[in-house]
Amino acid sequence: MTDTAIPASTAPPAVRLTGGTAALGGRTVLRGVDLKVARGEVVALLGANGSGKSTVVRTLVGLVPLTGGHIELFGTPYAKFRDWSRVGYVPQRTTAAAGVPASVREVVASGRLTRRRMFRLGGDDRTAVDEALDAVGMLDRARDGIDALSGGQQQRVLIARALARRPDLLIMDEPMAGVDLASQEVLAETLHHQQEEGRSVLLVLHELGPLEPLIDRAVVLREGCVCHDGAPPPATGQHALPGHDHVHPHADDHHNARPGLLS
Ligand SMILES: Nc1ncnc2c1ncn2[C@@H]1O[C@H](COP(=O)(O)OP(=O)(O)OP(=O)(O)O)[C@@H](O)[C@H]1O
Repeated sequence: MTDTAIPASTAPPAVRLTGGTAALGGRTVLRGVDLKVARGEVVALLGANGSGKSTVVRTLVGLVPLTGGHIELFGTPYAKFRDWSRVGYVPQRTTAAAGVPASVREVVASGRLTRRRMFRLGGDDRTAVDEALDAVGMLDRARDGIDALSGGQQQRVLIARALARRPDLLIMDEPMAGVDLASQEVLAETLHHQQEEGRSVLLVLHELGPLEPLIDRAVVLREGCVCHDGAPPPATGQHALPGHDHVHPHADDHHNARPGLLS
């Protein structure tokens, strides 16, 4: 029996990070982080610039190795976890993908590819891609080149790429940064839908903002340590927390950004 058949209330959490430590460029950036995302739970990871939020999610998807502690995904120790089709990841936007000559559909379809099955997509894959494009309001742009889209639309395409896997766990790194209001609404709807379907979501956010009603729990990092794990902070978001010094480097991204599409 796969654990998808176990009732959500008794199933092991989608994510359990225990005592996670990590270093970048020779500097310790995570100092014993505990993080759990239960089945069907929407968890926000908050904290000031440089507190380690991105590093936490990057350890979960294998982009940064842990130097200590351990990770379980869906109850399976990380080293044994193979079921990556259950995990959708939307990376933080970067400017790295300038000139990627891909159509919207190709980018979203890449979310269906696995190491075992490269470049051979079947009918179910095409349906999943169409559903994901529809969910983010981009079905009518499927044939367009990625370069022709605004920053917010490109972000929607990245979200669709993750949704095309029909993931049980969706991890998004600052999906609201520098996107237009329409795209923010699409994102809120997407989250709501994931929640209704009983899927788990881990979101890195500057602040809760309009997503606040959808957040079940907030984990706040400070200098690589968890300083709060519980109810989402009040409406003023993490800006109200002691020690907050977040600046918003992405605020102008929608004017000139080229997201890191395939990073
Ligand atoms: N490639 C790297 N090499 C060395 N240090 C790095 C690297 N990437 C990040 N860091 C450092 O690691 C720390 C944690 O960075 P991280 O990106 O996880 O923080 P964050 O909370 O996501 O910040 P932001 O809100 O600015 O995205 C920071 O001090 C950052 O400067």
